[in-house]
Amino acid sequence: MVASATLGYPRVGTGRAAKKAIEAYWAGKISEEDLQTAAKAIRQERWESQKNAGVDLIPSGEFTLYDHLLDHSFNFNVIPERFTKQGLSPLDTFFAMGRGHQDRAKGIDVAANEMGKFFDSNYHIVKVDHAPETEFKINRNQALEEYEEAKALGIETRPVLFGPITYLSLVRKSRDAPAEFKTLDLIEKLIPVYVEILESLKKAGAASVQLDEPILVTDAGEELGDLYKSTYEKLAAAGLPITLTTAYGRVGKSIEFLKELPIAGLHLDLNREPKQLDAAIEAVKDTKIVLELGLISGRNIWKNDLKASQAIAEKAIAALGADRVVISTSSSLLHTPLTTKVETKLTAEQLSWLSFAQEKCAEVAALATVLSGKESELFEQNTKDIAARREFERTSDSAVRDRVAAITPEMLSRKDAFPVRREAQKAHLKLPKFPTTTIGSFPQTKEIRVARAKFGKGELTQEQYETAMENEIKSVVDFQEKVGLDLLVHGEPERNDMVQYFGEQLTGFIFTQLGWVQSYGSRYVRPPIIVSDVSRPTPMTVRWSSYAQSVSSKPMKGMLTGPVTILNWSFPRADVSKEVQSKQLALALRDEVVDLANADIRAIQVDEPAIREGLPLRREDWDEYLTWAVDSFRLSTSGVENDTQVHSHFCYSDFGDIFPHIQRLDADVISIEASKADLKLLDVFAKHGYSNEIGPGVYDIHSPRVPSEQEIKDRLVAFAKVIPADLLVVNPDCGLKTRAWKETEESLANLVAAAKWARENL
Ligand code: MET
Ligand SMILES: [Zn+2]
Repeated sequence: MVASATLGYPRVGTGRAAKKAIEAYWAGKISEEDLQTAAKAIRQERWESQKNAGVDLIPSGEFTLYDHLLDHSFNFNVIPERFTKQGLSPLDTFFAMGRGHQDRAKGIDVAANEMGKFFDSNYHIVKVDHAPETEFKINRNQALEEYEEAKALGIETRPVLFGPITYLSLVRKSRDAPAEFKTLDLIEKLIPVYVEILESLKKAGAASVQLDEPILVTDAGEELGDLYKSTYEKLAAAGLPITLTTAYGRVGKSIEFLKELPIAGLHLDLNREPKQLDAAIEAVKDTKIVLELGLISGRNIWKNDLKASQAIAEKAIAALGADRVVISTSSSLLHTPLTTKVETKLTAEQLSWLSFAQEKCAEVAALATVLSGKESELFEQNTKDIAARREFERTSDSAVRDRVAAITPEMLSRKDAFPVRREAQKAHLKLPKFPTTTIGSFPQTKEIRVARAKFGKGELTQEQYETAMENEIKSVVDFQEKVGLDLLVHGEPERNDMVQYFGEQLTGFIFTQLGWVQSYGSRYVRPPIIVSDVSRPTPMTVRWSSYAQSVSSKPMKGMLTGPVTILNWSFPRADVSKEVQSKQLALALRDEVVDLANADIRAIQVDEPAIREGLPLRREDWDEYLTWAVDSFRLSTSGVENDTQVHSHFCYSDFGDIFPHIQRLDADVISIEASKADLKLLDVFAKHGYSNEIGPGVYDIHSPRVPSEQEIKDRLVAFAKVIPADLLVVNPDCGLKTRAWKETEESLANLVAAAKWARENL
């Protein structure tokens, strides 16, 4: 018999129950007990829906109230002193580690840990500091708790933890730690904690444990053979069979040491990297290792071609036997929405293409059923649906395809080099030294959301809606003038989301109503789905930017989302390369940039926060990606005259390793997140230099904490040491839409004051 498995499941809960409960707790509207009760109900629902779908190996312990890497640090008692000394409850300490905590009445003001992207996804992990003196002990045995919780409900699960090597590879090295210290040096101290947890699980009756080691799909993973061997020997001594999982890429040469580990199962991502199967079969053939085939994508939302997957699985079965093959998802399903069943606005045809987490569980089970020699209705229907989708894919927009084919090298470059453009822009924009600006969005108040929702439902006329938005834009512009900012923005009130907003106005996209995917903590996004060729029927933002400019004499910055970010934050189609999809988007945006400039908007920001996250995990794959990604940005921004100042914005990632490519974008001004990463970027600037204007974020907008004027001055002083003062721009590290007005006003007033001081003193 062939078994089925899932590696992890969305945390969101039906009706976004998790988000709602967590935020209600933060707002003081429900108690900790209420929150825990809600969380328990969500965990039950998750297990039951996987069980009902027919999944054999159901994960437990990967649910979290914020982030599961943060859970590990907290559970292992790695809690920096700045959190423990605040007198907060354990739960509040945990949340403070994820999102900071400021309570002026109690004199508490503690910044969050650094956040980082999880592999090449838009999910963010919280990276707690580790130093040579870090000690581990079990603060909370979450794996055991949740295993037993499921068991009490009559559901046998497979507990999940990050493997210790991936855990230590993902957490942060403390800034104060000696240069030669590596977080992996802590492995010997960490192993006993893992052994203790595995022993407790075995004692509680668990049949096996899933240890996630996705670090094995990176180049660094290939260097870790000895460490894996010694570590897993010790873990295996706990006596609980271990399934080691990888995801998001290929294990490459590491298969040579993986086959020698004392593990019961090995999981590979065969959706992303189908070619690694042959080598894996060959490697494990003479061992007892069960191969877990990650065939059903945990990253996209397309129905799996079950017939094709069947053929692949049969290869493995022929070599290893049915008992040594498990059908699985390629990664945790946390990157997919919960279910297509709640979507009422998609057509039957569109729905027939799609499969979200619940449906993927059914696919995993159906494939395992068929491979076990039994009938599956779902499998039959799948064959028909896949054939229909292939039919649809043959319909393309030839005008769009022709335009992509006709892209010339000249279309990828501005008229003149930066120094020449700069003079033209200075004459036009007349900005002071240390110009102040923001990244685009301003607080999205309840009124704005209500107005947008009402308009969506037809409860506001076009005119009423436009008036509501204009009023908001006017008040945001007035505020910026009052607080003294130099380069203004319209505030993006009309945007539900920086990608969805554009997708809705382009051809080739479809949208779910409830397809929420976790981005970080309680923040969920609804990625649009690209289903066919992309083009721009009419201007998308000109109307709002023009209005904003009409109510101010200060220059206005237009605001667009870049082609690579739209692509990376959407679910791309699977039948056309990402490069082609990105170029189609770039051409659409190029028209928008030109239209904005023609409407006299002479500063235009094209945000590319997701450019880093799309970077392949293997260095040998970088060039191909970076070439089309950089070209796409340049294609979208190079249609304008010298006097239009092109901005771009980067956040959420460590940009150190691709900084030279950011330079190649040739934006006149970039803003880049630098506040959270402890100014790590300074070293990068110092090393690579940057020839155009740059605004490293002076404070962290992901936390409600208000930065003091002094703090911002200190940052500017630090930046001015590595970047020529006349290239420095002063801005927060990202958009302000998640913030409330109160802290926004205070923070920006401090920012403007610090910039004024810098003009005099730096
Ligand atoms: C995640 S980057 C966000 C950029 C966007 N312009 C904003 O301010 O919201
Ligand atoms: Zn940002």
